[in-house]
Amino acid sequence: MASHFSRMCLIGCGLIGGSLSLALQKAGAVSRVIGYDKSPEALREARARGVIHETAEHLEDGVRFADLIVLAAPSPVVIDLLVEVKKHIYLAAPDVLITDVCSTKKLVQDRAKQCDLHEHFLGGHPMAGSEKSGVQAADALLLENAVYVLTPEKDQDEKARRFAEVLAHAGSRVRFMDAKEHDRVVAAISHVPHLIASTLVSQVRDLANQSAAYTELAAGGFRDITRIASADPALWSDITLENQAEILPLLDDWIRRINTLKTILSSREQTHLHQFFDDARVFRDALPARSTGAIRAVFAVTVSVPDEPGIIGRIAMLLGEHHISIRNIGILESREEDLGQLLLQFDTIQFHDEAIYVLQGEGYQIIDRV
Ligand SMILES: NC(=O)C1=CN([C@@H]2O[C@H](COP(=O)(O)OP(=O)(O)OC[C@H]3O[C@@H](n4cnc5c(N)ncnc54)[C@H](O)[C@@H]3O)[C@@H](O)[C@H]2O)C=CC1
Ligand SMILES: O=C(O)C(=O)Cc1ccc(O)cc1
Repeated sequence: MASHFSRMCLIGCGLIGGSLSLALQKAGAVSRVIGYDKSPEALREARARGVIHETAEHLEDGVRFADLIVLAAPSPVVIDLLVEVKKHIYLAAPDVLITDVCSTKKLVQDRAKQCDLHEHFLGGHPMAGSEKSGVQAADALLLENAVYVLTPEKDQDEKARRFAEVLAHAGSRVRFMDAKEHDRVVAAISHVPHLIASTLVSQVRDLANQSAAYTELAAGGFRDITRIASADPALWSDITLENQAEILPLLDDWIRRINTLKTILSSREQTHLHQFFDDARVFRDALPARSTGAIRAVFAVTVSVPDEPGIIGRIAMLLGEHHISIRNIGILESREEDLGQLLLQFDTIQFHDEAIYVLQGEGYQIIDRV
């Protein structure tokens, strides 16, 4: 059994903090969770959903006796709260581990050092989430099989190893990285794509002022590529401002690439254009979809189903009849009015492949498989 925490203080009971709490509880890695949040509504909902067991009116009530403190608020808030945590840290367990989930790492990590919390602090970032926010969207499933980056410094190996073990036990795929390198990489794979998704939406929004056809015709592809533009604007302003130094050179590179594309297209260079699409396709198709390391993989299938009561039970029964064992089953956000999406997870590739065969045989459409 991995390490166990007896008292976790969750600061910021929203989507990510809530999902981490549920995942750690499900894995039996924490016994009791005390929530602290500026929003009484979030605290009420967090309690109702089992994300926390009790609420702390003041930060020190949460920190008292905690052996794990998770900072899961927006990063400017986390940066301010670290000073407060430091004030009360003497109340916590002597070997308390403090970690965060912020989308950028260097600033928070430096702040922890400035606050003299380095001995306890370990930077973290689950590479999972959604365009939703708030504890009502929290789900233990979110972190299962997701990459979880930890950014330990040289003397933090033991702390990192211990927390990594807990996260792996909860189903995450842990990667260790330098904080600065992390910020450089997420600028390219998360922050710039977010800016571009919102730019695509703003272009179509302006065109839609001229004709309703733009919104009427906006179909799957446009929705897929712009899904993340529905995320919380406050959160994304914080993230992009904080990581501005890594984002700006990538935007310059993006402008160069778009200009090259413009030249290729305007001069009708078909071979070049074909090569451009093909290079992108080959790289995207090779992106890792499955964990191959020591950590247990989860094999997932997303299936389109009628949005009606009892559908989860019917699918579970259908697969049960074929002796296919499901690890997890959950509803994803509906994209169409009368259709929903079910996410099914299996422990083995055999169950995964058999489930696809059975579901397709019954006429269900498979939307995604990893
Ligand atoms: N949304 C996503 O997909 C991901 C977000 N993150 C990071 O996780 C952190 C939290 O993001 P989400 O869970 O999405 O946001 P959220 O909005 O769902 O949750 C944030 C929570 O922090 C609380 N909060 C705000 N100010 C506070 C304060 N002064 N004191 C106490 N609580 C306060 C809010 O009331 C809210 O309950 C952010 O740092 C974000 O960058 C990391 C990975 C994915
Ligand atoms: O919605 C999605 O697909 C995301 O990419 C969510 C996300 C948002 C912020 C992060 O720091 C990490 C992941």
